[in-house]
Amino acid sequence: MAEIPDVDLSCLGVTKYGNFSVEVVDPVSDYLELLENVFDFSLIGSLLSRSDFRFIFDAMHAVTGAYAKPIFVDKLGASSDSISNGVPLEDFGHGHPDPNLTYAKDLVDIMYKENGPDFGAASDGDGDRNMILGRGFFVTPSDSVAIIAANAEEAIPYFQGGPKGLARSMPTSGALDRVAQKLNLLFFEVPTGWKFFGNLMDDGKLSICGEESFGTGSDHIREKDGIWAVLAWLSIVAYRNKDKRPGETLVSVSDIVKEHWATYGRNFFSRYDYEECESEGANKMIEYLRDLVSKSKSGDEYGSYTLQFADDFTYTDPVDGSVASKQGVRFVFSDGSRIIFRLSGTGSAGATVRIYIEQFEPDSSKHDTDAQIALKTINRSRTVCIKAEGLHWKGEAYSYHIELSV
Ligand SMILES: O=P(O)(O)OC[C@H]1O[C@H](O)[C@H](O)[C@@H](O)[C@@H]1O
Repeated sequence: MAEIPDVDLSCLGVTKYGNFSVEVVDPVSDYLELLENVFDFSLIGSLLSRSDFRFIFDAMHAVTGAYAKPIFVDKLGASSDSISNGVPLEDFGHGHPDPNLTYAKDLVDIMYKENGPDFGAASDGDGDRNMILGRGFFVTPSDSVAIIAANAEEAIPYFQGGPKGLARSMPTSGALDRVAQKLNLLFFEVPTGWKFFGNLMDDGKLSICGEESFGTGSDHIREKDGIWAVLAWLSIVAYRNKDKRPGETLVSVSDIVKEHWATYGRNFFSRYDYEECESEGANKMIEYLRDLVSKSKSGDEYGSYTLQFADDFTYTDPVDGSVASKQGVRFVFSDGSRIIFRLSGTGSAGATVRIYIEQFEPDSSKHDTDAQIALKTINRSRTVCIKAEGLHWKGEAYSYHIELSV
């Protein structure tokens, strides 16, 4: 261990201590340079400098605070008051820097006001995840990656000639699958965990990917990247409005999402989390489901749903042939609807059980339905009710909670 004085982190450059040297770098400038090669900054700038477009980015007092002002304000011309919680703080300003409807509630409240901004976004503690909002409108992460992919070629110079391939984690909704199908692109469904995307990117098979857990990214850095996702969305909105003169009504985030649903259909999606469960009960539940899978066959009736197949997801990496098994129990129905059960790999106490419910709806007259209402029927199906026996949370039977939701 070298004995050296404290390094002044505000001074860029190399300082030598005997034969030991410390270099303080500016991470923003390298990153900005990379982004300028990915996006059309003058297109995004033309949107952010419009007086009829209001933008807000909530850095949640986390790491993207250091990037937000140089990128959105200094480079792209957003107004300086468009960055909220932009100073990174050790305790995140007593908040929990998780960009979702629960923890980014201040932003959500602003965006759902009658005269709220046109575009809102937030990023997490280490800047790799993101949430995108329009006025009074939440874009689900599963829809977000699908819409970025569908618009990438025309709105983002990096994807000129089209993305190489698309991928999502297994529980993420099938919205992206439909884009890959329509655009005739390579498509991969991988287990939850970003590392599975990396192999595909290194092998030139994948450009754009995302997860329902608010991670979206591309092979520009082969990681999930919150600021990249916000710029991707701004590019799409800017592209759609590039010919709009002052005074003309702009194409909004919700217009873009609804048009996407009209073209591809809507995948209603919801995730239910059961945290701090006793591991034994959670494991018993998964065992029970595996047993149910082994007895299931195509054509089985689940309420009004017909089973296409049930399995415990196994992934064989097409690059190195490695196999990841037991990645989540899936019940996939003939209309594309799915019920998925898996144990989280990130819970800190006991087991976290996640249940993902998805219902595909091609009929655009039904696309404005509230997701919880649209998912009611599939929630009621036999699969969900069985399941929770033996699952306890802090001593209380979880089956009770699940039965309530059916
Ligand atoms: O659903 P979990 O196992 O808790 O994982 C949620 C997320 O955790 C991490 O952020 C991983 O990088 C993601 O790939 C994953 O989606």
